[in-house]
Amino acid sequence: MRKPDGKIVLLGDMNVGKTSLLQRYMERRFPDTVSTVGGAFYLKQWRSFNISIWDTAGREQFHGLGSLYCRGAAAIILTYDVNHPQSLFELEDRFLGLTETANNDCLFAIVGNKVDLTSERDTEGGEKEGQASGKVGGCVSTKVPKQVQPEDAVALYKKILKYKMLDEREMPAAEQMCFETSAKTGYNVDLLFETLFDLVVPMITRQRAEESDQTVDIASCKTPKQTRSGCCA
Ligand SMILES: Nc1nc2c(ncn2[C@@H]2O[C@H](COP(=O)(O)OP(=O)(O)OP(=O)(O)O)[C@@H](O)[C@H]2O)c(=O)[nH]1
Ligand SMILES: [Mg+2]
Repeated sequence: MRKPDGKIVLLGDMNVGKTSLLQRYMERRFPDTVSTVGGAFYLKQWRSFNISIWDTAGREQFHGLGSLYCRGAAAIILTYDVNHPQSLFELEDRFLGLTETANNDCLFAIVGNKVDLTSERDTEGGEKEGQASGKVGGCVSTKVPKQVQPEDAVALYKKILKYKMLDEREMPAAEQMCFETSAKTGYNVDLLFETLFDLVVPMITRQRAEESDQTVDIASCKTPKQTRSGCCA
């Protein structure tokens, strides 16, 4: 198996729907899930690149493994449940600290899942429909008020950039990186993953170019002429 060219990691509290989001994207279905133990990954071919997407366990007892999974990540998906404000707070309190092992230029997406529970109509059958409107700032009419507002996710995104000392002007805008999704209906799920793939691919290309710049081409290195100077000539 070819080594993955890039790595994306899903983090977030238990029960927010990380496994369901990944299965919805990779397998196009919404099966019953069991709480994840440790972690697991899928490989996705995107253009000519191989990207691994890691699902992690949200349960406290596996917390220590999180930073291991984040090692070398090009992007991290911080997932919360739009119906549980605590799951958003946990991202900052418990999960952000695990991302120290990710790449320095790692991208962050903030994803509010289970948006179908807050609306009866607008988030259904969403694999194609209404993908743009589900982004933060779009207009999704909800019957049951959402417990976490998109602005809260945007605020967290900006806070993360500050915490990571990343220049807001050089990073993708919050509006591009904060999503509301439903693994159940598929709403915005393709948009989430494919936005990240499109952002990660140029990073991989850039990284490769930098690596090849640093590679010394031994064949082209001229061996210094042997001189006959010195006492043993
Ligand atoms: N209504 C609704 N339910 C969802 C959605 N996503 C996940 N669920 C349900 O939420 C529960 C937890 O989903 P999982 O995907 O296992 O959650 P997880 O984040 O992987 O949880 P851990 O593996 O314990 O960290 C399951 O019963 C899912 O069916 C969604 O978008 N809408
Ligand atoms: Mg899981």
